[in-house]
Amino acid sequence: MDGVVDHLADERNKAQFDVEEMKIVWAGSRHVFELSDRIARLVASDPVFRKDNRATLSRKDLFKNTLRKAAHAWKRIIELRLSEEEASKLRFYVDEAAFTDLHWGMFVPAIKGQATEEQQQKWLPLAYKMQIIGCYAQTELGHGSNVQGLETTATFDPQTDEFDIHSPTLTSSKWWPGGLGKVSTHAVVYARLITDGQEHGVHGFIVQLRSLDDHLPLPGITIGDIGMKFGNGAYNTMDNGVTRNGKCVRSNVPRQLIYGTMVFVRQTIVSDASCALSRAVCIATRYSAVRRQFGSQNGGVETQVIDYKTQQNRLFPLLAAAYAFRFVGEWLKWLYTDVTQRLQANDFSTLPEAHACTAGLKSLTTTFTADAIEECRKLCGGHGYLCSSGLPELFAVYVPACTYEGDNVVLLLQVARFLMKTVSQLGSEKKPVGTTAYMGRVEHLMQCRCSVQKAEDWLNPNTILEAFEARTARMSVAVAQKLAQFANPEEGFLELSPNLVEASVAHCQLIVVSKFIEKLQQDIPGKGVKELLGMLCNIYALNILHKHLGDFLSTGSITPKQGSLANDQLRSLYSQVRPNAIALVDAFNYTDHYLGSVLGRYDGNVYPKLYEEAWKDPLNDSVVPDGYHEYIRPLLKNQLRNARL
Ligand SMILES: CCCCCCCCCC/C=C\CCCCCCCCCC(=O)SCCNC(=O)CCNC(=O)[C@H](O)C(C)(C)COP(=O)(O)OP(=O)(O)OC[C@H]1O[C@@H](n2cnc3c(N)ncnc32)[C@H](O)[C@@H]1OP(=O)(O)O
Ligand SMILES: Cc1cc2nc3c(=O)[nH]c(=O)nc-3n(C[C@H](O)[C@H](O)[C@H](O)COP(=O)(O)OP(=O)(O)OC[C@H]3O[C@@H](n4cnc5c(N)ncnc54)[C@H](O)[C@@H]3O)c2cc1C
Repeated sequence: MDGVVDHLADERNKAQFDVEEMKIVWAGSRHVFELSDRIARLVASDPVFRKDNRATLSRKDLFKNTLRKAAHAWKRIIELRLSEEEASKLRFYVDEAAFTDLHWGMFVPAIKGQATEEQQQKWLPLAYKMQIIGCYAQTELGHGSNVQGLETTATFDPQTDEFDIHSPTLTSSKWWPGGLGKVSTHAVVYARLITDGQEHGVHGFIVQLRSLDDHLPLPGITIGDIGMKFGNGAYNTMDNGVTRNGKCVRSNVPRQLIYGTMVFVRQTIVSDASCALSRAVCIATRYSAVRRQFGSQNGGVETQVIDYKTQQNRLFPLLAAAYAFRFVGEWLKWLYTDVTQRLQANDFSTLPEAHACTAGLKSLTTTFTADAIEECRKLCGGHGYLCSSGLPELFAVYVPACTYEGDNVVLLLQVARFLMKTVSQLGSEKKPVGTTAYMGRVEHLMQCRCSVQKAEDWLNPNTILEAFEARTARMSVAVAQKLAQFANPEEGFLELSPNLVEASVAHCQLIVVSKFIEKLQQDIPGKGVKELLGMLCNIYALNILHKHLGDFLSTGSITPKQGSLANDQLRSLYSQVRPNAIALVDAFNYTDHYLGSVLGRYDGNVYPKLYEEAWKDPLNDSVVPDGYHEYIRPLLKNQLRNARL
């Protein structure tokens, strides 16, 4: 900020906590903070990684530019001998969806998780050096959610010792895989295994798609891009493919491990939600402090829009959720590491919980984040609709997260199956553990009464936790009782699916709240840091309570009076967070390059920069627009003639 006026300096001076320490908490450790900071600056200072022109590039130019960036990123990774952690941060700050995401994020993990030792030795060295580029080809035109419904077959031919991979119908064409359309040379293709005329379910097969010499598809393979997607620029940097194909090499692993790649990716998507959410919140918070409307007294300055209680009521719960998702993401990473170690020792016991947690939290955090980005756009008024605000593109890139890697409703129904199984086993030998341990106290939770008598009582974490546990336990038991009335359980499950989804959401919200509370029990250094996090935790929980008041009241977990007191407490928390709002988003430590937003600039110098940006639009290359002589001038002349008549 040397020599630059900081329009947000007054806001920064108001902070009541140590921002530098909060940056460490947000990053996860001092090591990660320093590494991220270094790589973010490296990316921001490299002209190849410029991204402010994405909205105006044609699809072909956009795609070619992405190829250029990916190649340049790889070159820098090799030249600078970056570690895996550094390379992954570099990808994060480059901030452009590309085929490399699927290569590193799904193809490599699928081979690591599902291939035999021999196959790993063959394929991984090639993939690590990017001598082959891979994608994850599961979804077909006709089936995505229903993996067991995939039609592509892999028939073993003992004569040639080969598998014949066949897409017999239009609907069995692989459709959507990222990177497949134009780049990938190889794919992990999911197909129904057939040997000796017998079917053995869906398995993954490594298939070569394109020649490594001239990039042409191999014989028998038809391949291309599926077409433009939502939003200009946005996810259109990615080629999503369609293919119908040929022959391959096999793998043969237990079904649970085939699912392992999805568990891994869903876990990364939860961490990613806190990044996208914090980015939108950073933009909306800084702009809300810069923007003034109404309230001028005696010719004085107008009110900063961030001081309106309605603005705080919409914005601060999103800020709180960004921190909440950060911490639940950290915990989920730990859970995933733990389950992976167990699987390696052939212990499958914690896989159902890991599946339920990754599926449920992927659903909860992505739905919330997509809605929140749109809310942040509205919080920025008209300027939020400009591409230069960074919010339209962020929304367009982010929103498919609600669908890919499992449709969010389909995933909540998986959580519901897990919850119903847990309820059905209550009272048996099998005690609920981990995230369902609270069900072990179901008798107490079914009849306990919330003790809140005044607004401040809602600041007690045990009070919050018990209200959330009672709500979830009561909703789960109620729907389980209804299910028991159906002669056919599967029919009952379909009929009651809306209630089941609501119980799953309640369970997932409870997980997020409880992990935030657990985080606060750790030693957190830095003046005021823990206090501010405590406020955010309370805002996150009480805002959910307010938004889902119907659940809490109808289950009798709290009274209407207690609901109203929670709201009073929320308002008071907003006032306490207000002076810290800018510092809380500064703690994300985002560079202006990464934010990609005129409204979210660190220095708050919004208006001159908005004006400058507007002049950069290609429409402003000429004063008189192309088309004037063909379309405007004749129109005006006609009007002139009409006017004379
Ligand atoms: C430049 C260089 C840079 C270098 C560094 C770069 C680093 C970059 C890193 C990038 C990192 C990450 C980026 C990642 C990119 C993300 C982009 C995302 C792209 C999106 C990809 C996709 O979308 S792939 C396709 C995904 N598809 C789905 O998710 C399909 C959804 N459907 C399902 O998952 C399932 O079919 C189902 C869950 C719906 C189950 O259906 P069903 O009811 O039919 O059940 P089943 O019979 O199948 O299941 C029976 C039992 O199995 C249990 N089950 C189900 N799923 C799982 C699971 N995943 N894990 C464990 N167990 C599972 C189920 O519960 C049943 O159990 P029981 O009840 O006990 O029998
Ligand atoms: C940007 C993007 C990238 C992708 N990348 C890849 C990739 O790299 N590789 C890959 O293999 N795939 C990829 N996909 C595909 C993606 O995984 C699927 O689209 C996703 O799993 C959803 O499946 P679907 O499209 O079949 O939705 P559908 O299942 O057809 O969903 C349609 C509607 O039906 C509802 N529905 C479906 N089943 C049920 C049910 N049992 N109960 C109640 N409601 C139900 C859903 O909630 C939804 O509202 C990608 C998709 C997108 C958008």
